[in-house]
Amino acid sequence: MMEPNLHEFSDGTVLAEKLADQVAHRLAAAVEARGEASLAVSGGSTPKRFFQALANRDIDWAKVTVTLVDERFVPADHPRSNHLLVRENLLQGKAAAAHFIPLYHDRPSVEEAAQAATAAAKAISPPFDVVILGMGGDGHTASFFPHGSTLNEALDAAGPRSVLPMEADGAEEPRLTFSFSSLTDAGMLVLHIEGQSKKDVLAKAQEGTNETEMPIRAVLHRASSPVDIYWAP
Ligand SMILES: O=C(O)C(O)[C@@H](O)[C@H](O)[C@H](O)COP(=O)(O)O
Repeated sequence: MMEPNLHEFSDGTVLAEKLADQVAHRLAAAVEARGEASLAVSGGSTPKRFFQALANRDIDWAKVTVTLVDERFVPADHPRSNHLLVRENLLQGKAAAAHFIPLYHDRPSVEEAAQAATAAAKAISPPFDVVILGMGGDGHTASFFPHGSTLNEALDAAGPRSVLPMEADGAEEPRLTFSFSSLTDAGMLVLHIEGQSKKDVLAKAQEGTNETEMPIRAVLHRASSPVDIYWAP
């Protein structure tokens, strides 16, 4: 197991700027090397400042594809939509030129939406250049929730690159999530967390091994790419 690299910052604003620098650098290098780049980001409340910082970095955004690590099964105008968060905070300014691939699809069931999202994601050649994960206080990451309905399948390192449906007590609505195998071989794999309570959750996750209780352990213990943890109080 590779030890994660811990990057600590004095506050969330400094973190957002430094992380935006690193991510922009990676994306620019991928565009230089292959003519395209891919970025998968998380929703929730933590990434907002980072999105705003990244949106104005001067890279060739028209060659960048942005998608979500996970999404709530709600349309893009819903207040809990991660797409809405990304549209309002990241796909702005220079980054408005980026191509966005949503995970939400208007289908009768979350299973059918996940199939449509898996098909749409084939437009992105693997692995992702950059993946930014978050973590909940219950030890979930992406929509790998403790005791989630498809957790074993989602965390299977040998499973396909796909988007899966996920339901769990800790999630308000059904979710759509990229599988573990799609996310954890990224060129740059970041876990972005803020606040002392999340540092405590991280320490607890690092001490134990039960992934059903704390799915973030799968990332910490067996991601094939090194994990860069970005933390600020
Ligand atoms: O859609 C989501 O909710 C996520 O992508 C999720 O995995 C998130 O990263 C964590 O729940 C942390 O959320 P906060 O930043 O709000 O604490």
